[in-house]
Amino acid sequence: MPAKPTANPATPPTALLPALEATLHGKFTHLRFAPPLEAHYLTDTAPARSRRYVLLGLIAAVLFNIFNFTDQLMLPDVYQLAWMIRLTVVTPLMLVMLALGRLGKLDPYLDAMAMTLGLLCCISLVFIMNMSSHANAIHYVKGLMLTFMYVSIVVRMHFWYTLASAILIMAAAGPTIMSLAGSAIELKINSLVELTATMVISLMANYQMEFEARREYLRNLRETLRTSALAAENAALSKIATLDALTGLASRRQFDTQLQLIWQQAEQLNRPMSLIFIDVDHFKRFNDHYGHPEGDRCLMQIGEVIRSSLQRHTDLAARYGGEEFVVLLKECAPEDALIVARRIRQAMQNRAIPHADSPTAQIVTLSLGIAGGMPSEFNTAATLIEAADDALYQAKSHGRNRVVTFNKAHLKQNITG
Ligand SMILES: Nc1nc2c(ncn2[C@@H]2O[C@H](COP(=O)(O)OP(=O)(O)OP(=O)(O)O)[C@@H](O)[C@H]2O)c(=O)[nH]1
Repeated sequence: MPAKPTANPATPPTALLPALEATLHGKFTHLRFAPPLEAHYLTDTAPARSRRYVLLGLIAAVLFNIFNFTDQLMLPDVYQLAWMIRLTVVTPLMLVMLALGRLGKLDPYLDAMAMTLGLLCCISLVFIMNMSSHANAIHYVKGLMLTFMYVSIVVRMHFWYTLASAILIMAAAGPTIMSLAGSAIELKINSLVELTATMVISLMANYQMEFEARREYLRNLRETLRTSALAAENAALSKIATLDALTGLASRRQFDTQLQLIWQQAEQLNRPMSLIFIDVDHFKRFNDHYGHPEGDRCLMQIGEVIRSSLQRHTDLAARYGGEEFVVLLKECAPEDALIVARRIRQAMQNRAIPHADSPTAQIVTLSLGIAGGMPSEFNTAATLIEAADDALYQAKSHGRNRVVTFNKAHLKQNITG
């Protein structure tokens, strides 16, 4: 089963995708990707390879020792030596390496570990053949074939390690086979050809399997990276939809959504809520006097002033449109909203942004209208908005730079400076 690729946070998807596409469309016949992709591949596949190598190593140790039962029958001259090599040298070494592999100590060297285990088995068989002068010794070449098939097709060691193993086994086994005392020359040559053919066939299978596994990995990784890039794009888009680009406050759309939610909660729990509508005084004159870009900078500062005047994390400040802002206060009675509104107006005074053309003051000032209470007092959220807007209108018409709270009677407003 191909390894499950991850979108490694150390390598951002955007950085990896071009190399990945190029590799998929090009060739990787040498079974190696470009460095960052190769590192990703090795890291992603290491845990599964480690588990597989250790499990298959244990099975190999058992299979290797089954031949203890046939050593005595096949090689009566050296069977005790064979037992000693199998039981006191090869098997303990295999178990030690597999234990280290299981503990993760050999993770960077998994293929070197698998290659060493395979070579241990093969070299021990070559040694036993070498020590025997019995005619059956030549049959131990089958042990070499089986071992090589096991590491290349079952364990699926990386191709280059498999190829290196083949060369080393041939270098050790070739001279030994040819020097076996008890076998006819045609048998020796045939055994060498059989061993070579087995290795070539196994290497071909090993190469194809690794090629397919790598291609499958790249395809899966491409899907994973595309999905995470898409998720990042969606997150950025939803940020754009929920935030006002100029001030960084919530957008009008976000305000509308939150208003409905908070209204419903307040209705269900019979809890109060409040709205503060805020409008910049004589902002047209500000723009005309200082220019539109300076007007934008002024709106950004007003956004900061409003944001820094709010103390509860449930308070939501939004840009309602143009030079109009709104604050949505959950679980807040109008008396408490009045405290917040006064704090905003005062913070704006303290910021003292010059407004040379304002008939109200020589600095930028705000008019604020509050409406709040139990939802049952307003019937709908739209009525609550109308009430806050009405209070703001009153603040404007009573001279600006002030806070007005809408009164339920709709006629009696509480007007404060
Ligand atoms: N710089 C800038 N100006 C804006 C923006 N949005 C709205 N405005 C300006 O804000 C001004 C609002 O003007 P009015 O609605 O007449 O209100 P006002 O001049 O503030 O007068 P009062 O509200 O009655 O005190 C207009 O000139 C708009 O062009 C913006 O994003 N940037």
